Amino acid sequence: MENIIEVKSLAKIFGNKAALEDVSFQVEKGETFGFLGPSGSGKTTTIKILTGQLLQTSGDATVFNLPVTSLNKPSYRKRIGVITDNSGLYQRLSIYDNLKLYCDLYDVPTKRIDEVLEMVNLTEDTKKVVSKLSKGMLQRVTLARAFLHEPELLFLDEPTSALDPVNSKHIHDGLRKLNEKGTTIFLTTHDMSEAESLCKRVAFLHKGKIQLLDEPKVLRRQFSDSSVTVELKDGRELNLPGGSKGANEIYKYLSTDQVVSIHSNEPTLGDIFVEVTGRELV
Ligand SMILES: Nc1ncnc2c1ncn2[C@@H]1O[C@H](COP(=O)(O)OP(=O)(O)OP(=O)(O)O)[C@@H](O)[C@H]1O
Repeated sequence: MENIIEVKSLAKIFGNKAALEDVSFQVEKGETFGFLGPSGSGKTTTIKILTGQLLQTSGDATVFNLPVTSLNKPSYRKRIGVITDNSGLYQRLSIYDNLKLYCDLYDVPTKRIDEVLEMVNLTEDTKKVVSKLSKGMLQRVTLARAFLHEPELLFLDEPTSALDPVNSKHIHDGLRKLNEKGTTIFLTTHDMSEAESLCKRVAFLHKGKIQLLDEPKVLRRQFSDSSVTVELKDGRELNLPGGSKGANEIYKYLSTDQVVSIHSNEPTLGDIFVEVTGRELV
């Protein structure tokens, strides 16, 4: 599998404080990669280095097999989309006119505007002026702008942090569509269910290093104690061990038609993060 991003022993020191100490990972072409960590763990710093907005103190980082320092050429800019904040929109222009400007800049046909506005649930608001938009709407316009030219690689820093569940779902559906069409997505988020539902693999960043990196389902299995919870018709909930001991007991309740539901007790990504780092994801 081809790697689109390769990061080796990346470090970034601000003054005398290390934001990143020794970070190494690869992102494969076509995957949605979740970069998770608590506030201040260095997620935005990593995106800024990978998009040529900040220089690392040491270590290597390549995107499209090129050192990140050479990504400023316009031909590479078109291959990448970046959302780190809501800046870059013209406050006095409407949503539509803002997107039209980007269409001109990226040589994208204007009919694409309708498609991206649908993806972010803004088809009714095209004439609204950007300065009058709510925080959530602004976030959606910024995302629409990043989707516009269907970049090969999209960096998203907490793309749904200001959104309600309905609009988050629109964004998630839009990201899945982009990913299916071939866009590789590098996503930071505090939202573990977002990471579980979108990401092929996730990395946990803490104390300047990657503490874990794998597919969510592999991590859940790795940290599972294999126990199951059995809910019975009389209202009891039994926590039973995995393996043959638990299976015999489950069979006993199943054969006497007492079972309402059986759930495996796999931890969530949030549980795993707390276990590994001792920190809540806030
Ligand atoms: N320009 C800067 N100058 C000095 N310190 C900085 C600078 N940018 C980031 N930092 C520090 O580097 C560390 C990592 O910051 P960063 O913004 O990358 O974290 P983050 O994981 O994105 O956090 P959040 O989830 O809150 O956005 C923090 O301690 C932050 O204060």
